[in-house]
Amino acid sequence: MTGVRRDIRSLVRSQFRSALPDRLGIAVSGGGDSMALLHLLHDCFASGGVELFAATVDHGLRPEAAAEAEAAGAAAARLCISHEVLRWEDGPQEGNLQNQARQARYDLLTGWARRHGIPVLALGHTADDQAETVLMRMARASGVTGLSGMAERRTHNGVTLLRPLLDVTRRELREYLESHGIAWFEDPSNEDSRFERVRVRRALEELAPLGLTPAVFARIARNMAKAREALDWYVFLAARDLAHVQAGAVVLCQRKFRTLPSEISHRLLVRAFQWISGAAYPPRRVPMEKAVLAARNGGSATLAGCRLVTTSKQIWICREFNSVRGEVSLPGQAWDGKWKIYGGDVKGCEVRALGQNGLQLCPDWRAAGVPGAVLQATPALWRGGELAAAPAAGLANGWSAETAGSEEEFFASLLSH
Ligand SMILES: Nc1ncnc2c1ncn2[C@@H]1O[C@H](COP(=O)(O)OP(=O)(O)OP(=O)(O)O)[C@@H](O)[C@H]1O
Repeated sequence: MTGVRRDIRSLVRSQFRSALPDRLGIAVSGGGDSMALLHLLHDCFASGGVELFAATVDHGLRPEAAAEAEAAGAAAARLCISHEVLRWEDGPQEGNLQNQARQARYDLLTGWARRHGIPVLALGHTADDQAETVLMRMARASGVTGLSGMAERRTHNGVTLLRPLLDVTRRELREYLESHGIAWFEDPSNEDSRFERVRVRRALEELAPLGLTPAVFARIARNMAKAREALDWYVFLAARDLAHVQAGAVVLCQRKFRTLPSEISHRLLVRAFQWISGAAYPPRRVPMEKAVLAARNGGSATLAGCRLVTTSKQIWICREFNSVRGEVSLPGQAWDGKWKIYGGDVKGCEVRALGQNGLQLCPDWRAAGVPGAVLQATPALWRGGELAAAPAAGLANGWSAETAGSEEEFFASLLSH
């Protein structure tokens, strides 16, 4: 990425391969990267085939933000691209402001895309952003997944987020903007050294003479992404060999689990926890490492709203009773997002977790071959304080319980991150 000037328009165009969406959204902050993105995508697609739309989020956090959003709109209008300003009406709560603003931004942008039937939204992250991300993750001793940086594409809220500039450096974009006479805003927070990203950006300038350029970091990220893909594949194969889904839990054969390479067993367990909890992010590393040890050594662990229990031959990952004890629904409705319980007379009944007390009222629960801790977090039918049915624990009384998440879904989830 040095010396010879590259044709970045062709580079951006090649990111779309042949699968072009009929409508493409562009997230334009008004900063240089996304202004270049707006113009490059216009260059690539104005001649037809793809209808372009742009949007800017005004977080309402800086006085200049409204003017910047307006200027981004004017730039889009000059290219005959329709543009909308999305306001963060709720504003921040207490806590990490940057994280909240980012979350709100992605929610607003994908909500806007969905309203307009836009399946793909382009973001202006560059090779420099990728380098900063990788370096920050190195500082946290991340593994293969962390070092693969930001994905070229991912799904959020049913919309594909695409980063067509991940191979293009900020300097190349600045040259493009200047040579085309395009104006942009500099975000003052880009110079604010209270932010880790800004300090990392400066450190990268120091590293460049050693050959550790943004382009090199971006290449490391791509290599790691390939390695991650391979690991995911082997996790999938391992799961097909030693895992099944029962009573809403993921069950692993302990003997086979112990023979897996530690990277594969770790990943498999992370995915099982994520699938059971429904969380977008994996559990924290230290408790997760303890859970892997417990799984190998026949112990137990509680984390991320889930529980890991072992029997003589199996490892079970299920919901933790405490995280579902407050869940109440009516028969026929979803319970804990994925169970449905239905059957006989629903009058005066509600669905709640079975719990320890309920389990004691199920004389045949052991016949199901499911550990008590797993059954405690399954749904039961209660009439007031009285247990009417607990289908997963062998007290059916004409009722059945089903989970929406099938075994095939669990296996598929292993390949979909
Ligand atoms: N206010 C905004 N309105 C619309 N799009 C934005 C806005 N801020 C950022 N973006 C989009 O996100 C891209 C990356 O910008 P920036 O690095 O500031 O965002 P980020 O979302 O904080 O990144 P990350 O996802 O790494 O946290 C921009 O190029 C642009 O496409």
